[in-house]
Amino acid sequence: MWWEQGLRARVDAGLFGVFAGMPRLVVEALRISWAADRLRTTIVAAATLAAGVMATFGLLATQRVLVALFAAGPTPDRVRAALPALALLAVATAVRGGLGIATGYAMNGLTPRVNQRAERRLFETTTAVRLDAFDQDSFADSMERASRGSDSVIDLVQGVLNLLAGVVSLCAVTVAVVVIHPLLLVALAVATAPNGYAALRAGHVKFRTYLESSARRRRLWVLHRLMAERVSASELRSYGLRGFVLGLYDRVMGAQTAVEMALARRMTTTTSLGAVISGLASAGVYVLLGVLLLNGRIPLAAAATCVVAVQAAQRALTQVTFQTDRVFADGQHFNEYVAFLDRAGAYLPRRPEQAPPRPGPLRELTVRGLGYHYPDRETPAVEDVTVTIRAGETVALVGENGSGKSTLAAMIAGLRDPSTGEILWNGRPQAGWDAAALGARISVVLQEHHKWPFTAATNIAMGDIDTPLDRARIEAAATLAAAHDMILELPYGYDTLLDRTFADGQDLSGGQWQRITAGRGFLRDADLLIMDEPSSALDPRAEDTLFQAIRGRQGRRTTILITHRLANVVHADRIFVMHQGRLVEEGTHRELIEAGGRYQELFSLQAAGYQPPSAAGEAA
Ligand SMILES: Nc1ncnc2c1ncn2[C@@H]1O[C@H](COP(=O)(O)OP(=O)(O)OP(=O)(O)O)[C@@H](O)[C@H]1O
Repeated sequence: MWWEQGLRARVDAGLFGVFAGMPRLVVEALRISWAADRLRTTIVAAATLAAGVMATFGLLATQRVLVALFAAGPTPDRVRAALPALALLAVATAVRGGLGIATGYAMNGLTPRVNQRAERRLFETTTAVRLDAFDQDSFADSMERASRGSDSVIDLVQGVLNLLAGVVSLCAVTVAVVVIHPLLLVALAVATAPNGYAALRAGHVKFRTYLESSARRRRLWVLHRLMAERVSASELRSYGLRGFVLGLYDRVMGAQTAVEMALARRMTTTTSLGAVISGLASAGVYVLLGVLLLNGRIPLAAAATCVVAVQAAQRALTQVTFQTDRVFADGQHFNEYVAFLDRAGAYLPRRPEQAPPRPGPLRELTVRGLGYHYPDRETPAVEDVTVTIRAGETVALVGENGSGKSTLAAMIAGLRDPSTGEILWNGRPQAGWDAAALGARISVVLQEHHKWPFTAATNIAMGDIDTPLDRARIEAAATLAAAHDMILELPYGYDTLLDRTFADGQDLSGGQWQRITAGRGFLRDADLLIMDEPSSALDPRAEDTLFQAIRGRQGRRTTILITHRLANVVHADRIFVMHQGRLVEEGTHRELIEAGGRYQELFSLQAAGYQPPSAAGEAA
């Protein structure tokens, strides 16, 4: 899949291949941190690096203390000689402690800011990408990993700084060890390398497994929700799905557990092997130290310094490897975040170079040779549709399920870009107009409306969210959709929260939700109102009110109505019949009935359902 491009490459990338991409990621993470909070980023960076320098001072001071203490001469003299270095050691330790506190303090403030910035950027993108991005199955998997990656920004920043601090102290101990004997450094490196490599290798394997398990993790998440959320609770019980869903959970979770156990085994083997080799090599270092001491290559007086230096060097090397491993792991997660934003960028609406003009009131809407092809579908959902709709007309789109009505409406609403053909608003292609201004002239009521967990008033106000909330307008719109009285009966009227999962929240019936959604569509008295199945759940009285409101627009504003209740399209100025993505009939109700085609057939079928049984029999 398009979204998966690069995933395989990332799974297959070797350890060093992954490292090659790290500098770019580190710069990007630092940039986010810097933009989130300059002061705290500076404090964290300066304090972490300074702590590394202080650790170095501390080590050098310790060495000097030991050298002074192990020197020849009377004890009081040796202690006196060691005092300046001891003082330096005390200062370095105190300063290091202070820097640690400063880092912690700044980090506490920086972390939530960076997290918020990284996460907001993610949602700025997901709320802007075109709808077809969501048709890519791997979009959701990529998004899940990107979301995890957005939490890694701060860890990556901290890891990189700690790594740099570790490198600073490593340089100091390197000098200290080399001064004692260069061979010791080589031996130390040999002792640390296997452990470090094993840790990196294990981290790499872990991340590969993480990448490969994306779809399974998301499947589990879906099952978690199905088993624990309110929306699915009724059906789960009414169909007796408990055992079925738990069985699915066991299967998916079983597979995931098996993968994780195999991973744990591999990781334990790798790290244990590394630890054993490193342990043996460490023992070798001490043997080498002993040999050097016995051979007189290292003065006896400096023996303790030697042990301290070797241990410090080992600590520094371990810290550097640990931090490298951490940077490596966080970098890979952050890479998912960056990669997602990169790829999602291709789905962002194209910004024209020059600000396009704002459209005037609708005079004429022309659909020319319009087609739409969903990815992975063999046949197009809409094919070669050409119609012209004049301002003030009410037109109806009818046709059997899956005939392409909603897809056509989504293109006219600007929600989907046509695969072929174009849509002209007053003679100019839609893309040639200012998108926001054009959107403000169109109001859409979707077939699959979402139950927004806001108050009833906000649910309707969302139809014109950029305008300050005006209760009178909201009530007028609700009245048009037969929602006003029903809302007044709610415990808090328009201020009732429509989410049962919160205290004082309420839920509505399907038809009540549909009235609220239709009210949202009426709020703006838009030039073009597109209503996709607005009455499928309405009772006859509410349906009548709604269609009176739609008829009230006729001759004044343009309306595109999609419905299967053909009695409601009788008054439409024109009816377009769709079949398998194509426009197959067009005309008024009377013309289409007279033509005796598909519309007439569907209409008669439905009308027969309203006849009393005897009359229906006679008609047959
Ligand atoms: N997101 C999608 N991805 C792939 N195929 C889709 C998608 N949405 C719709 N389709 C397919 O496109 C075709 C047209 O669907 P559309 O929703 O436009 O039909 P419709 O006429 O509105 O149907 P209905 O009367 O059931 O609402 C159908 O075959 C449908 O399966």
